Amino acid sequence: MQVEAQGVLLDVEGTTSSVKFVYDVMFPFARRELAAYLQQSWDDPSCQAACEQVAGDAGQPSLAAWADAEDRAPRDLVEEEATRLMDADQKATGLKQLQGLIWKSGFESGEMVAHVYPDVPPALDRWRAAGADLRIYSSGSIQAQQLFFGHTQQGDLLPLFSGHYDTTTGPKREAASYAAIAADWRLPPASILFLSDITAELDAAREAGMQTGLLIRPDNAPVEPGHGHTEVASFAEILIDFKNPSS
Ligand SMILES: CSCCC(=O)C(=O)COP(=O)(O)O
Ligand SMILES: [Mg+2]
Repeated sequence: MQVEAQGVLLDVEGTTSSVKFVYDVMFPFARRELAAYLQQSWDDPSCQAACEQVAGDAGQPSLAAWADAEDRAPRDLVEEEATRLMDADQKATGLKQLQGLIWKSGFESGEMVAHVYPDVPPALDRWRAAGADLRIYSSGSIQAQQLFFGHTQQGDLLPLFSGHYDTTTGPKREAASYAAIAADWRLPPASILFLSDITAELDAAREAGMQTGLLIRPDNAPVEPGHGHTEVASFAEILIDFKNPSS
């Protein structure tokens, strides 16, 4: 695949990194530590903010109003709701913020070391050396993204990225989210290449005017044919000419 672009926007799970690592290591860690985290960190402003977001995602005016209406302890409500969202594999913003906070101890203690496909770091180095601006867009919270790329099997990859976006910018399957990212980036959408394993995300990015590439990784779910996105098995196949496409 050969494209002209100024920026590369990267999905994480299924694109830079194995779906199996997220589902077999990160999600079980968050599930195991949820109750203890809520008990120990309940009064932390970051925990409170994530819990308020969980309440908001559940359609509640606030955590306190939810607890009053249900006559339940707010912590029990958050634990139950977060567990329900994890069971349903929902990528809700509040759950993702909570998971990011819980993963901090796992990455910082060394219990979790993020998986990144071996073709990724050399390609990112190459693209940056050629002048590209690299950014992440994941359902994982910005804090989770920073922990993840700060603690990979290939070392600290965080300095390679100049920006991070999560679902606080908008859902990954809506064109408006990609328009908002391009506006924040101050780049024309056509000068951004978005790489993901999910065709619905790529459809939304294409609708916003971005260029797209579909990653076919060993652990990814099969894709339906007819999506119209260029398929690649490795970042090594992506050749980027960093010229402004409008110049
Ligand atoms: C970025 S670390 C956490 C991964 C995660 O929680 C997740 O939901 C991954 O979603 P993605 O949008 O990167 O496929
Ligand atoms: Mg993905």
